Amino acid sequence: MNNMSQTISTTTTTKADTMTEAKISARKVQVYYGEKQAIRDVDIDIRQRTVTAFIGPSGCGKSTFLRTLNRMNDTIDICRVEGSITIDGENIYDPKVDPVQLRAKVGMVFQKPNPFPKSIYENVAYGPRIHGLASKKADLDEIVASALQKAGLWNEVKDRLNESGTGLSGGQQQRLCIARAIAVSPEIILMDEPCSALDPIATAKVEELIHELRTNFTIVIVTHSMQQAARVSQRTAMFHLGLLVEENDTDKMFTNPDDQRTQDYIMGRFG
Ligand SMILES: Nc1ncnc2c1ncn2[C@@H]1O[C@H](COP(=O)(O)OP(=O)(O)OP(=O)(O)O)[C@@H](O)[C@H]1O
Repeated sequence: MNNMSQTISTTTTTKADTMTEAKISARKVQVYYGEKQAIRDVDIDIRQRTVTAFIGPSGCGKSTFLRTLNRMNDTIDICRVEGSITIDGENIYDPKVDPVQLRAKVGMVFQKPNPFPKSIYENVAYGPRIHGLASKKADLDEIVASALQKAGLWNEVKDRLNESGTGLSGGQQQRLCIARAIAVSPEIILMDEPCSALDPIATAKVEELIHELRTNFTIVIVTHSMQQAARVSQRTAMFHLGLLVEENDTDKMFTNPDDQRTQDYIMGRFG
């Protein structure tokens, strides 16, 4: 036992619990904003039905790389992605891939809860409706209820589905955004610092939810909190200056990392 294992307790999940099959494979990924290169030569296999945390100092490229996984970077004019990213073996940058369909399969939850200024029901029903997932109202009702249940919000909102989503507390809004992502039956959920705007109690609820969701979804989470990475993830990837410096089992990462830069970051020597 060294100092790190005393300060950061990891989840009890062991290596054997995680599915080792890769859901997402990235090879030689480079990302540029105009002339500036933000991601360099990233190779990573992200395991299915596993929570993978991206950590690293501010500006190291965590969010940039996360956004390559559902082509959210397409929405930034000056951004250019090179290399290969496959999901279940299919190249997501193939011109035949429709980014809207891709983003239903690879959902995203952002730092700041961003419900639509519509009712709780409509926030969740919107995606299934535009993707044609329900032919009648009863089916849509069921999808909405099921997504809210999976997001751990149903009991809190079932009697006020017609009230505005923006009237919920911050933590409830974030779980509503998670329900919205779940409602279109994604396989992967990307979370970009989903708890950074939440208080500790709301954070604990979202973390508990992440833990439950991994049974059905592949989850990738960017976090500034090493404690959070240790609590919710089974795998951790450490970025530094646009490079992926180490990807490892979370318990190993926080007790005996292979790379000196990971060790320095975890010990608070930079970032
Ligand atoms: N839209 C953008 N236009 C230009 N440069 C950008 C843009 N978004 C990010 N960058 C740059 O790319 C680099 C990586 O940024 P990114 O936000 O991915 O890092 P990060 O590790 O997620 O940082 P943080 O932890 O502070 O959110 C930084 O130098 C940043 O300034």
